[in-house]
Formats: sequence, structure tokens, C-alpha cells
Amino acid sequence: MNSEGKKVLFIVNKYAGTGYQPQVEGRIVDACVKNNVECTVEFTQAPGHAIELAETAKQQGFDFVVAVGGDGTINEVARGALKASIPMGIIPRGSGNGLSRHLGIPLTVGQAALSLFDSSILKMDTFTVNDKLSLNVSGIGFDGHIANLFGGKTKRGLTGYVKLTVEEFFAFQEFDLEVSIDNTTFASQAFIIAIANSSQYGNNARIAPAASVCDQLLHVTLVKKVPVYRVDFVYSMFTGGLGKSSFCDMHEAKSIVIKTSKPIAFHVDGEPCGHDTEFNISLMPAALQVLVPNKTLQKGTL
Ligand SMILES: Nc1ncnc2c1ncn2[C@@H]1O[C@H](COP(=O)(O)OP(=O)(O)OP(=O)(O)O)[C@@H](O)[C@H]1O
Repeated sequence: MNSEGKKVLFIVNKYAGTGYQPQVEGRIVDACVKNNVECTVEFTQAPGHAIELAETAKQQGFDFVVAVGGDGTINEVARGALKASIPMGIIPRGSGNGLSRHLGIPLTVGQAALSLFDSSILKMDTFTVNDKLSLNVSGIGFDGHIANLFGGKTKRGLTGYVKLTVEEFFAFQEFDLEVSIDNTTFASQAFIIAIANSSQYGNNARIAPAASVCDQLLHVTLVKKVPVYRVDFVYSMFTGGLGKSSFCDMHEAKSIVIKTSKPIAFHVDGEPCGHDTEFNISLMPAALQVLVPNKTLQKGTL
């Protein structure tokens, strides 16, 4: 993509990940100067502000918007970008960076900012869970429970997340559910039901190793409660081997309805969404224009 002379709005969430470092703005500006791009940096003032900034960017003359934050910020920018039909880029600053890792976006601010100008626009799939937009991975059950608890904590980061997950694992039980995938309905029990557009939650935890953001399919992984001694399950998740696990049942779908016998916690792209008993999930094929590094596109792994 020839970005010379283009106007770019960077939407920065200072509260994403482990916090803001002042050099972030400098790295963004340096990359833009190097590539002869006119840039504006705006900081989000509250949850939801990024949606508004992205939505109004086009009418203010910007050619594309860039989310600087974690999956929550990316999700908000995408909501605005979808409404305004403006392409968006990503500079990962979250704690997990699931979508950024899947898209092969560099994890340092300087490299990610430079890679924006050696990228192409990909029309990626998105989906909705009870009308909430999801770009990456959403889940019902134990991952939703953890997202709800973790969302209320002020001290975040990978260590806090792992500690909370281990503490809550023993008490959380499998739940009964009825799943309708396209036109097939079956009853099951699950500990987690993950709906994936990209392959991973973040930190390379691949819950749906075969997922692609442009295959016009959702990847559904039903996970059983894994006995605590089966540490090989965690190893498989981080090495992309869950497809062979006897604890996982994987499906591909365009639309999904899940009904549970009691209210179950869920999350959308890691953001806590409370509890519900019915989940209507719909694919939006090729809906979002996202800047993806040319290096990733050349590999053909998306
Ligand atoms: N100015 C702000 N004050 C407080 N919260 C904000 C502000 N701007 C954005 N937010 C909220 O911060 C939340 C977390 O952001 P984000 O998901 O980007 O970071 P993260 O949770 O650390 O990363 P990841 O999702 O990759 O783990 C989002 O829900 C967003 O709405």
C-alpha cells in the first residue's frame, strides 16, 4: 500500500497492557515522519471513546485509523471503523495480543508502527455474539468466568491472569448445553466453548489452531474439564496441538446458537460480558478492512 501523504489517526489506550510509556508517541511519530505520513495521536478518555474516534475519523479526512492497545481497544476501534467503512491498523499494546500475534504484527511499538507502511489491506471476517462484535476469540464458560473476574482487577498482566486461572480452576464445573451449528443440533457438556476467528486467545495460547481470519468460517472448540495432572494439555495448547486432544471437540460453522441450562459467564475478545443462557453467534464474512504486514501475507498463513 502506498501510504505517502496519507492522513492517519492513532487511537491510543494508555490503560492497555502493563501501562503507558511516554516513548510510545515518539516511536509512532518517527515511523510516520520516515514514511511521509501525516499523523494525529488521540488518547482515549474512557471505555467506548475509541469507537467514537474511529467512527468520525473518515469525515475528518483521515485515510485510516490505528488502534494502539490490546484486544479490547482493537475491538472498539473496529466497531467505529466498520460503521465508517475506514481501514484500520494495529499497534499491539495489550497483555495477550491474540489478534496481533495471529496477524503477524510485530509486538514492539517501533516495529509495529513501521510495519503499517509495509502492509496491505485484508478484508477479514468478524462475528457477533448476542450482537456484540468479536474479531478474535470469544468464549462461554470458564474463560468467560475468568474474564469477568479479571476485568474487575486493577493489577493485570500475565502473572495475575495465570494465578487467577489456577485458583478458580478447581471450583468451576462443566455445564450442560445445547449447540446448534448451522442446521445440526446436539446436546453436550463443556467446561469452555470457544468461538474463534483467529487461532489464539493471546500469548500464543491456540484454542483453534486451524482457524483463519479469512476462511469465512467460525471455529468452535468445545473443551472438557481437563484433569489437573494432564499438563500436556497446556503444552498442546501453546504448541498448536489441540486439534488432536481427546478433551476437545472442534467444529466449523457460519452460525451458531448455544443454549445453557443455567446462566453462564462469557467474554467477547477478552472483555467481560456477564452471564447469559442463550448465545446467538453470526459470522460477518470479509467485513473489516485491516492492515496486515506484507511479510505475513506472503507466508499465506492467515
Ligand atoms: N481512558 C480509559 N480509561 C479507562 N479504561 C479505558 C480507557 N480507554 C479504554 N479503556 C478500556 O480499557 C479496556 C482494556 O483495554 P485493552 O483490552 O486494549 O487492554 P488489555 O485488556 O490490557 O489487553 P488484552 O485484551 O490484549 O489482554 C477496554 O475495555 C477499554 O474500553
